[in-house]
Amino acid sequence: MFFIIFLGFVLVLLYLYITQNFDYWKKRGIPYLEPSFPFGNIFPLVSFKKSYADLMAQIYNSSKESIVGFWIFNIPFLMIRSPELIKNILVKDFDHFNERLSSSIKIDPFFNNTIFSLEFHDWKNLRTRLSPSFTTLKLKHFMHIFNKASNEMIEYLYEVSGDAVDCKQIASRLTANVFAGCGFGYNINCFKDVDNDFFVYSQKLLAPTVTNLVRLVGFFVVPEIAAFFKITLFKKSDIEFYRHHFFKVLKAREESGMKNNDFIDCYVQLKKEGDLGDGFIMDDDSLAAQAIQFFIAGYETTSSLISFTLYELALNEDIQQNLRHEIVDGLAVEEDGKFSYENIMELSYLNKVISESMRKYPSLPLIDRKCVKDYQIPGTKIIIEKGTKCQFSPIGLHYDPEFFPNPDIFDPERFSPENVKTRPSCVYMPFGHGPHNCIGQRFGLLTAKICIAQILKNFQILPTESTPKRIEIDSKLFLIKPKDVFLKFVKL
Ligand code: HEM
Repeated sequence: MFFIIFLGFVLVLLYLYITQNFDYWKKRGIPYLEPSFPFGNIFPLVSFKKSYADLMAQIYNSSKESIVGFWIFNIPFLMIRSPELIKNILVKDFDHFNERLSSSIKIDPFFNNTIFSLEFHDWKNLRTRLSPSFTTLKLKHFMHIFNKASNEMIEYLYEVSGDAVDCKQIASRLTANVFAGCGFGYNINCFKDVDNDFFVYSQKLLAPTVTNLVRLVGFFVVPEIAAFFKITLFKKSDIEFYRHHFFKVLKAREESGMKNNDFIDCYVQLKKEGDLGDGFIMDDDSLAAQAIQFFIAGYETTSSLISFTLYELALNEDIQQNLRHEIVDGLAVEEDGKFSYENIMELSYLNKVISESMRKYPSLPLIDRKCVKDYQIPGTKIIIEKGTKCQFSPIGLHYDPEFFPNPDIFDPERFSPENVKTRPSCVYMPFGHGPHNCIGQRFGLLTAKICIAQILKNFQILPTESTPKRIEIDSKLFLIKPKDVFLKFVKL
């Protein structure tokens, strides 16, 4: 009896605690979705009916207003819908929104040191120092790694020509070879060494499991809840694997004094500097975090982009044929038969195909910013208050027929210069926008472009009987990525 009364008492307290904030948006005169106890507006996510990306799209589609309030448990969030306001928040008025939701929340001893977690001043300092790793000159220097990795992939595809193969596996192995080469200076070939540690560990990092979903949503969306329950982003043993290799490589590079024009050079330099100013010290933990974050941020996103593009090319034979013509003509001018940086950049149809692939399948389900200074929405009396958590839904925007008519159709011509000109710029956001946008954008794009170009030059891509007509996104996934998409690569 006592237990039942106690339980009832706890439930009432919980109810009052969670619902106390449910009038937050009403009080401020901001349109909102009706929340319900205890999940606010995220019941479809916790019941695995929708993925995080689909839930954000649902919230985006639930209103025609420029902003709409919603709740994750008892925490109020603001979905920004209007293209103009998106541009203001991400670019023009960045000084009011210069942090992510995960900025300055210290939960995870490893992740605290990454660019995703640093507060504004440290973030700016670090970002300025990491950016030179992605210049055109650096990317040109990496071309031999990209070409080597894609040749290894082609050799493998020759062996399995005509068989049904999982295109995500191909893309992941290629990406692991490229990232281990550019990020750690390792020469690995996961197509031959199928159980290579780098591949195995990278696959584990963001695998679609309930635990990973909780960790990722916790860390990137509701870090205060993650902090309360002491949820860390990654398993210590997984991070230890990368740390071990990082320190081994760093030591060897320091001892040899050699420069290789890669990411490791940048870390050696940061270590030498040590104090980056304003009390920001680059200790061993911070250095390792920089190296590992690129794997975490770039590995799944890049390999998913490649897989989705292969999938769409298999289903759209005419687009595949047009693209192959452009690639073969482009390559004809190269004396050694290899792609040069300039050559690959000039392939305009390839650019359109990849852009359309990222429109249909933007890897990240959300872009987020925290309001750090009260902000009056231009032309209105509405104030977005300091501390407000803002979210943007790439998939909601990319499937909005107002900006992308017939959004389910794969149409690279959406990215012809005329069509791009007629659209508001910030409605297309596979890499985000503004100063916090993706630092590895050009690196990811180059990896994907070389991979696709090499495959089309050598193979015809065909669907198999099991290839789905439409890719469903697993509700346990945080990132948007395909699963088990089997295709045939037939030698030309
Ligand atoms: C196709 C591949 C990729 C996609 C689709 C992608 C997408 C994104 C998106 C949407 C963001 C958030 C941007 C924002 O908030 O405005 C982001 C941030 C970031 N990405 Fe990528 N990314 C890709 C590849 C990479 C690669 C290859 C790297 C590193 C080698 C990387 C490193 C980062 C980092 C460090 C950030 C945080 C930037 C900051 O806050 O200053 N990404 N990425």
